[in-house]
Amino acid sequence: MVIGLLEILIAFLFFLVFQGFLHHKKTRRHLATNWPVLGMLPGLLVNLPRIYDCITEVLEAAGMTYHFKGPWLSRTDILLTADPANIQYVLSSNFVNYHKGLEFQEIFEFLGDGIFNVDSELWEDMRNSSHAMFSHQEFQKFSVSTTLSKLKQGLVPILESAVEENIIVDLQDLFQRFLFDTTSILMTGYDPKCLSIERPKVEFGEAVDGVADGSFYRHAKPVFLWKLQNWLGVGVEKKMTRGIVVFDQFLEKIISARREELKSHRTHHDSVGEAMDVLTYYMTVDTTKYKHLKPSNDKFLRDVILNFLIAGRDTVSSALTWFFWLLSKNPEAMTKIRQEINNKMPKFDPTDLDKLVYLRGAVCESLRLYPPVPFNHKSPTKPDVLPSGHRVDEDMKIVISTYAVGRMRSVWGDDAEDFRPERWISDSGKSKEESSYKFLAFNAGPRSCLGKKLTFLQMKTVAVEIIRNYDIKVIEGHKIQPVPSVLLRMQHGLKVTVTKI
Ligand code: HEM
Repeated sequence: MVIGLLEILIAFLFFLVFQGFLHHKKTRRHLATNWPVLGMLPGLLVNLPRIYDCITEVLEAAGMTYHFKGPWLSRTDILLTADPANIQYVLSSNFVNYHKGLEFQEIFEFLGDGIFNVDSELWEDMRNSSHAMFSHQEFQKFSVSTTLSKLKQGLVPILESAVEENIIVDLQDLFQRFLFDTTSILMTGYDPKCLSIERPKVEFGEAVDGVADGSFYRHAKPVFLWKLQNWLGVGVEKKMTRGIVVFDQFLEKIISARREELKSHRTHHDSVGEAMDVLTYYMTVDTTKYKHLKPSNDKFLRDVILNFLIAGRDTVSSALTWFFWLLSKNPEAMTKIRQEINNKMPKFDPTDLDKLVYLRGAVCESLRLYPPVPFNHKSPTKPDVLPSGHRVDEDMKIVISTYAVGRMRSVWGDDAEDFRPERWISDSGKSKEESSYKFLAFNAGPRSCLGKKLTFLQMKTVAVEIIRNYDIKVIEGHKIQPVPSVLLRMQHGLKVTVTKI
């Protein structure tokens, strides 16, 4: 009887809240309205299809920092910010106080103890060891040769067949396959060969989408709720569990095969000449130098490699997809890039890529407007006050909206929403840098991205090949919508037709 009355009371409360809610006029206000019991959750749910823009509008109106209140007692309060002063403070000046923290590690449990998920000494060892690996000349040569051969032997034949057969292709899908193959070769020495005319089902890709979406929802759901859903195996939590199984199976096979090879001294290193993949590097890493790394532990290797696979596959493919969509909407920029390529790089030579100043501007502009990692999550270890005056404590999540930072008029000027590669070119025609606290796509401070150089190499190489040879047209009426997730991908892909120039 008591439970029955309680249910009626709760139902009535929900009814009142939603009645009031439905009569609220401005979308921006919906997110900002703090309802009894439910906090700002209803606004978040209603605005999910346009969550990135909605957060941008709220932050612009609120002076770039906003306290999002979750349902009562749910511990889902979030301090949202897009203020470069706060960002510099959290990511750099007071870095020691802002960890990933235990909550982050729970939300992103699939990453295990990989570089994205750990703090302190383990992170330092991972950071220093992977920095040494990525900046090694041999690894850089290996990156160029792998990217070029996948481009010529994988991507180009598919584009050619799309031209010949006059069929629609999904560029997002092609870029994901391209980046999965290349990243897997660089990280593990194994080529999954999913970039082929047959386009086989890619379980790994589906698994990444599932865990990325699940992690997004875990930020806003009360912990007990997502844990219950996970235990019951329902909804997006089912995909979280499934994703972990797929990652484990994929990497287990690769790791054990490589161990066998190393045992019999037939290392990948020997078989591809000077090339050296990241897995081999970590299996033989110097533990006197990096005391917290465990090369003989398969779980350790699984975590390291999985983090790098996701870092390389899903970011660059997302960046390329948004880049080509933006160019399809800005044909004059496309023409300028084509002219620049024809004038400055009549024959492809990776050492000439730096000459393509306008192309670099277009890539930066696309990463500013559509950063593949749209949010960054931090937890304070001690209470603190941010430069904007907002107080934070240990129970709070700080979420930096990288998507919003790139669109703040107070940061980028009144044309912040426009795609303008010229923004990145100085008066003397040279490439212009911007502060990493406002151009945040690659993160900033001690945890800034280690793959930035590789990203520009891959994006510019693919862009040159495609723009020089093909005309890409997005099919009429194709709906472009970003998925609410921790990785920015298009809900319906990017369907295009391809013609030869
Ligand atoms: C468009 C391409 C890319 C973007 C937008 C991007 C963005 C980011 C961001 C936002 C972070 C910070 C993540 C966090 O702290 O939670 C990060 C870190 C990192 N990125 Fe990238 N990334 C890209 C490509 C790559 C590539 C190709 C690699 C190499 C395979 C890579 C390797 C890393 C690593 C190792 C870190 C961890 C740094 C640390 O925690 O110390 N990234 N990246």
